[in-house]
Amino acid sequence: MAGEAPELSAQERAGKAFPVSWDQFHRDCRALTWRLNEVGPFHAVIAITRGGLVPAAIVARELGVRVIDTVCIASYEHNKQGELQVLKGISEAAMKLGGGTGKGLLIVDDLVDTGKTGKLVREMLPDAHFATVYAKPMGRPLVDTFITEVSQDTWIFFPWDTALSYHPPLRDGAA
Ligand SMILES: O=P(O)(O)OC[C@H]1O[C@H](OP(=O)(O)OP(=O)(O)O)[C@H](O)[C@@H]1O
Ligand SMILES: O=c1[nH]c(=O)c2nc[nH]c2[nH]1
Ligand SMILES: [Mg+2]
Repeated sequence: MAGEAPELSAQERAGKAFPVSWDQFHRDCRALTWRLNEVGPFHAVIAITRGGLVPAAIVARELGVRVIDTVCIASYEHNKQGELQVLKGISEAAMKLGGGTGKGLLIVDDLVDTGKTGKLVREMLPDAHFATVYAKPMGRPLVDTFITEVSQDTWIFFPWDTALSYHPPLRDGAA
């Protein structure tokens, strides 16, 4: 509508970009596993989909954990956060392994931003260990183990969301 400022997406509000390659992501997941190896053993890994699926696979492989479950939560549509929707809860079998409270379970996600997603899963499994690869300051207090902190005004670009493309030279105004 004329005169109305367009609503900025979380990515536009973020301003800074932090692109992550597959190689970098794999290294960061391995570094995360080094830390988690000191905390475990874990009965099962719970991946927060979809972003948690890739780090969960790498972490579970490194830790030798073969039981993997998912909790399926959607909140961002591309880069705008809406209401959290739990599309699939934690399975009965995984709940049982964690004694009903998540003890001995490892929750994995790619990142915490505002912390809304992490908070919801923590409520489901209060005694589980929560690990993410990246953390922004608002969500950081919710996470037990992470590898890299980026500022709240940074948008992380994951390799599964991006593709190689032309980038103009700095002197032509590229960031
Ligand atoms: O700390 P928050 O502000 O809640 O944001 C973090 C969550 O947002 C992203 O998931 P998204 O909802 O985009 O779904 P996806 O994992 O399927 O991409 C990301 O993978 C985290 O799960
Ligand atoms: O790809 C993403 N990058 C981010 O920085 C982010 N924050 C919430 N959800 C996100 N998704
Ligand atoms: Mg996610």
